[in-house]
Amino acid sequence: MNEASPNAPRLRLGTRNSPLAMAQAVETRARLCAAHGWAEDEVELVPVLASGDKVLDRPLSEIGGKALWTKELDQWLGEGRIDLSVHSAKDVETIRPSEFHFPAFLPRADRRDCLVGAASIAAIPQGAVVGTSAPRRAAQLLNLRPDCKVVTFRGNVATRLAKLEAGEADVTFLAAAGLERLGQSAVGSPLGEGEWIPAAAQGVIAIECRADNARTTALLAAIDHAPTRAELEAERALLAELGGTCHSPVAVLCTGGGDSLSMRAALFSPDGAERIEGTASFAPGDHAPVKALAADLLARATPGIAPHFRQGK
Ligand SMILES: NCc1[nH]cc(CCC(=O)O)c1CC(=O)O
Repeated sequence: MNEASPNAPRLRLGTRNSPLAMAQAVETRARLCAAHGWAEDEVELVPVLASGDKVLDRPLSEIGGKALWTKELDQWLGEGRIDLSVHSAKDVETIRPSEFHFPAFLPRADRRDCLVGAASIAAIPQGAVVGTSAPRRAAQLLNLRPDCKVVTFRGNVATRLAKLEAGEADVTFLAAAGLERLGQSAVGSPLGEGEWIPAAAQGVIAIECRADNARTTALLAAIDHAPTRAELEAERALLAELGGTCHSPVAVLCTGGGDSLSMRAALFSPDGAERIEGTASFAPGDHAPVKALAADLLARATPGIAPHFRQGK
């Protein structure tokens, strides 16, 4: 086992092949090589076509959810054809196969959503058509601007910008982190905390390997960013407690990374008419207040919100 030939790379890094995924893979390779003093060719990039990249005309939540981003990579990782997978943490299901784990999260990039086509939520023209297929973005937007009309908008960052350019919508949302990684930070206006709550795990690159692979686990652990892990694990704990799926209109922002974290979460009805919010403060790893926040939100869930989250809790 693991008797690599002298020319074999030390690690085979599996990634989706979209431009954003490839940029994240390149960043991960750079961090691994810097941490271990390796030449670049010690980490081989292995692009794997994901089902989610094949179907572009329907919302992700309709065609099978987040598993469409991970299914093929999971298969390759499980079979030992790659040593690690690199994901946008936001696209990874809340519950993962127990044979895998995440030894590393990279330092969180800009977690904000950017609005493209208007300078702020208030500046969106009356009655504008907004292109998005994220239930969270649609619901939050309609909550603030019930006059807007939402149309489905999928595809990678370049595709969405092209659709906007072609007039299929007046405005759209893109994650600042994605734009930055693609060298397009000039595109769009970042939405601040007072105005807009981003998605759980937004801006975080998650690195996964087999839990039984001690060698890869140790090599990856060297590039883990503890403050990012604290925020991300709390955000994922909230989603797990809420029992949400990718259909669930939920926005959550956890900040503070170091020794004292604050979380703000909002649940919406899909049409944006109903909104409930709550906050929690806690120490890294102490998820009791996060669970209490989830329980409180579930208890307060209105009829338009409740069906999209865990029932009977
Ligand atoms: N759903 C696609 C996706 N997954 C992660 C990002 C952005 C990068 C990140 O959040 O780390 C994007 C693009 C977007 O939402 O605009």
